[in-house]
Amino acid sequence: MNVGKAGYLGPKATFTHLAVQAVLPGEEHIPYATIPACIDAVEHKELDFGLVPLENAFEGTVNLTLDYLIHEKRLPIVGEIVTPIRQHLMVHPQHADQCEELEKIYSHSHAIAQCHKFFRSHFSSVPLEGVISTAFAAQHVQQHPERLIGAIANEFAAKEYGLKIVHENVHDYNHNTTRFIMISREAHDIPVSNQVIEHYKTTLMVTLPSDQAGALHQVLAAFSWRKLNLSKIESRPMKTGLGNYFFIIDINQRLDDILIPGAIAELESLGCTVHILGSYPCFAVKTAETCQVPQMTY
Ligand SMILES: O=C(O)C(=O)C[C@]1(C(=O)O)C=C[C@@H](O)C=C1
Repeated sequence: MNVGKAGYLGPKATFTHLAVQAVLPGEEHIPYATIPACIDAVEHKELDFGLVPLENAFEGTVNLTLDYLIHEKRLPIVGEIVTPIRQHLMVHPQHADQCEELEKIYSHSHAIAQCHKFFRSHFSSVPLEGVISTAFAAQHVQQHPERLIGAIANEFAAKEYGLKIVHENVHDYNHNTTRFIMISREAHDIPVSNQVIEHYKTTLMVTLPSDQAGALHQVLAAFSWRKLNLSKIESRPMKTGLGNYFFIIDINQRLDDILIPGAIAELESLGCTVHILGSYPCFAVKTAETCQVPQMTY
């Protein structure tokens, strides 16, 4: 089935690349240097779909993705993919036996945050530098063989950029997973045929009426008495002044004709503003390997 072009946060072999390969194999996958560039390309019709990271199990929301979708390009979420994440420390093969003397380690800030215990026990005095993605870090190490530097990235990045993994599975906890979202220009079913749909979600953005005691309690009650199961609620700054926030609410079901529209109408009658950011299928990709971290004592 031809779905057209799907963009991802690049370069080749990021976790986002692995996620797009898992759900849309055999299609054209195009790397973008940043998350906003990938989202813009969907809007400009260079792409049919864009895949971007939204949330990591340990480090929480990728704020750049959420804020850009909300404040800059309000494109609908049409799918969710959850994949296991295994982080490894890799170096240029020339330096494989000097890896304890690294001058700097590069990675995406979320990946660095997933490995803090490891850094504290093995590289406590080595500076860590955040870059645009894990694969960018790996590519940077490949391009600078003269420097004694390392990258935290996945095993496919090690292969792609000819690096040597010197410490495997350096993420601090088992069950490391990241949630990616697929965005498109219009809400529609995505042509994913090789994965089982685990469930559906509907994501709402809710702005509360200002200065009203108990407003959030009333919002939650509108979902609760309808037995609408929420899987996440998060506040993000409205960027209109200190203390102004809106709420992102994930409901664990598909947009229906009665319950969710009823809850939205109730919220609006309370003075809230509500936007539907998407109602979409969720896929859980299981890679060939499990995500087990050997039990280490730090
Ligand atoms: O840098 C990558 O490889 C990405 O795909 C981005 C990203 C993220 O933004 O969280 C995705 C998964 C991992 O949690 C680490 C980094």
